Amino acid sequence: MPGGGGGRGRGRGGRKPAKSSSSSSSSWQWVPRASREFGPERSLEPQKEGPSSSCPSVTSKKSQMVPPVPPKSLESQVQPRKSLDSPLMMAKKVQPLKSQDPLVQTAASIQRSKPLDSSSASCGSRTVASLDSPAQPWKSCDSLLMMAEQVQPPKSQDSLVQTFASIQISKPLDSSSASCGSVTVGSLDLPVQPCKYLDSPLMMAEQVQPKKSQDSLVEMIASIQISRPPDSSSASCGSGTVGSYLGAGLFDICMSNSKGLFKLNRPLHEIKKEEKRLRARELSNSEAQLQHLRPGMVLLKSFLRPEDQVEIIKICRELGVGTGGFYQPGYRDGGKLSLRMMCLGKNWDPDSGQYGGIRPFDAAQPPKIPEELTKFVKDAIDASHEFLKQRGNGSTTPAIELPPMSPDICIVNFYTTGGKLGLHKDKDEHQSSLDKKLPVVSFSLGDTAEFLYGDVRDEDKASKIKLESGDVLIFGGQSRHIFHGVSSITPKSAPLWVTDKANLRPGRLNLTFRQYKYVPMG
Ligand SMILES: O=C(O)CCC(=O)C(=O)O
Ligand SMILES: [Fe+2]
Repeated sequence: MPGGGGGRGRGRGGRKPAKSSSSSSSSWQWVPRASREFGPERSLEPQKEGPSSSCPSVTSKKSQMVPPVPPKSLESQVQPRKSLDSPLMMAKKVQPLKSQDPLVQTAASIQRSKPLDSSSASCGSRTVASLDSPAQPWKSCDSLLMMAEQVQPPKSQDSLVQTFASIQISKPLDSSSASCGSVTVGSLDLPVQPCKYLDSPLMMAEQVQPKKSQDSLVEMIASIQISRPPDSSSASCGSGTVGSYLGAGLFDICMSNSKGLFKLNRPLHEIKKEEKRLRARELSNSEAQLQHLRPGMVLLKSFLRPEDQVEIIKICRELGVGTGGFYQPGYRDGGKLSLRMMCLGKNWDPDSGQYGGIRPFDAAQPPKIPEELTKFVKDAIDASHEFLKQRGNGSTTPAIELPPMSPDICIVNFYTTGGKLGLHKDKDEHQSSLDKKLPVVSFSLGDTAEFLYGDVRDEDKASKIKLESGDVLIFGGQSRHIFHGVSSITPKSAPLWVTDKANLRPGRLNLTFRQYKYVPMG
């Protein structure tokens, strides 16, 4: 965005593209390890779920080199690649075991025999109409809201808000969780809720008014009042309307424990439709390619494996709800920013267009880039170099076309389905980094984006590409200073492993890694 490591290490081998002898095509086939792991021979047994977390952790295994792909037509080589669970399995998982009718009851009938406990996730038993379901762990009050929404689809938004307001949490805040105080949504005064368990007021607003347009949502966000000021030591719950910041409440990019009821409530024809769509997506994802878009610009299609994507989302989710996590920036260059943002390594301030050690509006220090993420970036750069080497037949030096880069800063954007980002240049990194044209490495996860790029700030003249979940885009060297932006997000285009495994909210997660300052080697 700028007009502009530390952490938890885990072994993960490098990923190299398969060889191709052709040098004439602009696209090039590489075979991800996933093609083996999720190949057609894999059984359709359901995957074992991780712990009850809604963003399950995934055990990363060593990547493997794969044998060279015979150089037929570069475009025609399709490598089978399967999602974590086949659409069929997923569809099976979401099939209701019992008639849905008894579930379509008022949220008022949801009984909670045990108060929320800050450490455990048990909600005790709950009675849903005549069904007595066993105790289910649910971590957040959001689940209650979700249930209210899900079991009462025809209800008006107003009555949903009322339903939510009537849900009482019996246990008061404990000292370790941050309080949001009372929250006023419209004319309703909602009871004090522990931030830890509640989604931010922003998310509450989204959830109780899902049909609102993005613009009116932003207006609504601005109108949400939070009575308690932010506490600098805990995750911020305050309104944070300083400068152009619209909100700094906690923002959870994942849906909390939404599985069960949310899916049970879907009609069969919708499930079948989704299954069809996902089959098509699986097929298209089987085509993993590297594309040379222009000098210094490489697109690595489906570079991030499904389990990589789940892991990245989980990492971003955790960082995003912590100190220095997601917030809603207001404006940039006078244009409204329709996204949530979080910075890693250094804070990039949309108001001043500068990087700094802390975020001006709440003094939060950005978390460092976790090592797992750095590793993915390095793998992507290595794969690009290998690709350029193969493609250039020795005539070009990959490291000159695309200078190597060691990321120490990252901007994480979450776009809701109405999100966009105007054409801009990333030009706020240190001058030495810009002079060396160290690349920007961009990860796309979730819903597909239409990405624009070009030499001038003109949408009509810009080239357009689709960035899908798992794609990595790199622009450095001669392309480092291109104008680029996101014109639209395609709703419901995210693959199943993102929506059902990682529980990412509808929308798109994007990470752009950079190296702030050039450091000469040796
Ligand atoms: O979301 C994207 O693909 C682009 C993001 C971007 O350009 C930025 O954060 O600077
Ligand atoms: Fe950018």
